[in-house]
Amino acid sequence: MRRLHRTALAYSGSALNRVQALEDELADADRQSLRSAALVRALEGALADAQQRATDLELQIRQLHGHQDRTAAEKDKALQLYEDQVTALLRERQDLMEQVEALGEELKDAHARRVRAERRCEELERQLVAAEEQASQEDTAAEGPRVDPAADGSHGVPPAADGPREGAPVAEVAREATPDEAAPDEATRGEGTWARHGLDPRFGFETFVVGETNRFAHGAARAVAEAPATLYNPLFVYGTSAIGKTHLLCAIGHHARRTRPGTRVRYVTAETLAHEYLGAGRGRGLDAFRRRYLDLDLLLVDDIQLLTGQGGAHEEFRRLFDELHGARKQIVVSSDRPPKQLTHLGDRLRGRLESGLITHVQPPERAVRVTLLRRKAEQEGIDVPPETLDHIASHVQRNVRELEGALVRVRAFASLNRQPMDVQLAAIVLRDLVPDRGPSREEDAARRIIEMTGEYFGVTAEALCGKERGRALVTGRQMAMYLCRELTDLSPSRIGQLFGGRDHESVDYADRKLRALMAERRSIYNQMTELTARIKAVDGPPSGRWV
Ligand SMILES: Nc1ncnc2c1ncn2[C@@H]1O[C@H](COP(=O)(O)OP(=O)(O)OP(=O)(O)O)[C@@H](O)[C@H]1O
Repeated sequence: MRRLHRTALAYSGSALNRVQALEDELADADRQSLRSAALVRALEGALADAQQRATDLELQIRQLHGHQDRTAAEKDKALQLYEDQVTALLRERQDLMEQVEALGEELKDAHARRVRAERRCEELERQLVAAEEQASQEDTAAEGPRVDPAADGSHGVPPAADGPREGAPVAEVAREATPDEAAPDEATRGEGTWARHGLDPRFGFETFVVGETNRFAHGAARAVAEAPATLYNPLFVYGTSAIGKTHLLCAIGHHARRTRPGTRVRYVTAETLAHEYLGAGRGRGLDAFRRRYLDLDLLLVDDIQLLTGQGGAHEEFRRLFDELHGARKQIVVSSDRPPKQLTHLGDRLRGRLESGLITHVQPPERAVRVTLLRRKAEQEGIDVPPETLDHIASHVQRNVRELEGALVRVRAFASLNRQPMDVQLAAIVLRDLVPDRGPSREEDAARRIIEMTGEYFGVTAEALCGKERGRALVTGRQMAMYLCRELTDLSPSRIGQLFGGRDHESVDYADRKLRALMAERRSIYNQMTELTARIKAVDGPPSGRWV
């Protein structure tokens, strides 16, 4: 419209109108110029932004390229490392497979050697028995006619100082001794032969090892030996097989003879006594038999449970008992069970056996068993590592004869195979000797100890047996090990196995450490006391010794 207006003015012919039109046109051009300048500025800004962004992008791209290069280099390195490791592992696996193969061969060999060794042991044992029998027959022949010792009135002759006859099974011989078998002149024959008192020369108080399970019986035996027929008469000692009853009876006899020379003593098994009685017949034979016993100051009767009632032997023994007791002579009796259970002896005899002191000997605890084994090893002149003795003592628990037999076997096996008497070897030998009784009570007790110690310290049994080494865990673990050692009969190696496959040295270390800590720190001592009381309250004795 404006342009049309200006054009109209310009053609109207007036100069004024022309000026006006030009001014308007200028103003328009000026506005146009301003708008263009603004547009230029805006475009310049946008360009600068785009350039900046392009520069940034360029930088980023360069960085990414650099990173890519580095990652690739690292990747190559890692790959190389991985390949190296795989190669090393493959090599190690190969080595191990070769070792496994070699060990398998060795094991087969060892098994074969073991079977051969066992056979050899059996053969040697057979030869030994035959040789002993032959020696015994030769001895009997050499002794000539036997003399009734009652007739020569020489009861109580002190033993000669010589040791047992070489090669003779002294214990057996002594147990079977009868007065008829006694030599006419002991002094010329030595103590090892069938002395008329029947006491085994090896069984004195000095060779008896005292522990918790036999302390009372030992004390009573000593009291009787020191003052016969004053305190406990009769003394009745009972307990299972091979736990030292015969040893105690003989020790009483030896002590009484040594401290009161002239004391007339006789050790006899109930079986022998019954045979003698039956063999005596009637008349003079019976008189001689009675004189032989009634002359005594101290009668020691072993294994009374074997007294048969044949031919009135029970009655005869009861008569002897009454006469000796009435004359204030000491009687000591042993049995595998308490008098109450000896029903076959009849109420009258049983009543007499119950009238004195009854004492129960239980199988020796581990410490005693270890001492017995150590002594046996010393006697035999063999060097056995303490942990092997410990292992044997932990596995053979109820019978001292078996215990000593186990050591003999381990020794034989080691020497036949030219191997050291270490725990591994003992384990192989004992595996066949000791019947597998399944998870033992001792192991159950140890597991309970671990659990209860864990509870006490607020950790799990798994953690206690694991590898973590936090302070509380280490203390708890060592306490649990110590308690297992203290309260069970398990060997340190077995305890170590229960604690996640640790070795016996860790257990021994824990044991030493806890002993030292308890002596140094009251708090540890108190914790141990409390924990022990809790365990005992729940569990009771695993092997009859937490008393
Ligand atoms: N506490 C001990 N100290 C020393 N030796 C012991 C002890 N206990 C047992 N023995 C030994 O063990 C072996 C067997 O003991 P002993 O013959 O006295 O057993 P027992 O109880 O009489 O058995 P059994 O009823 O089978 O005859 C013996 O050699 C004995 O010396």
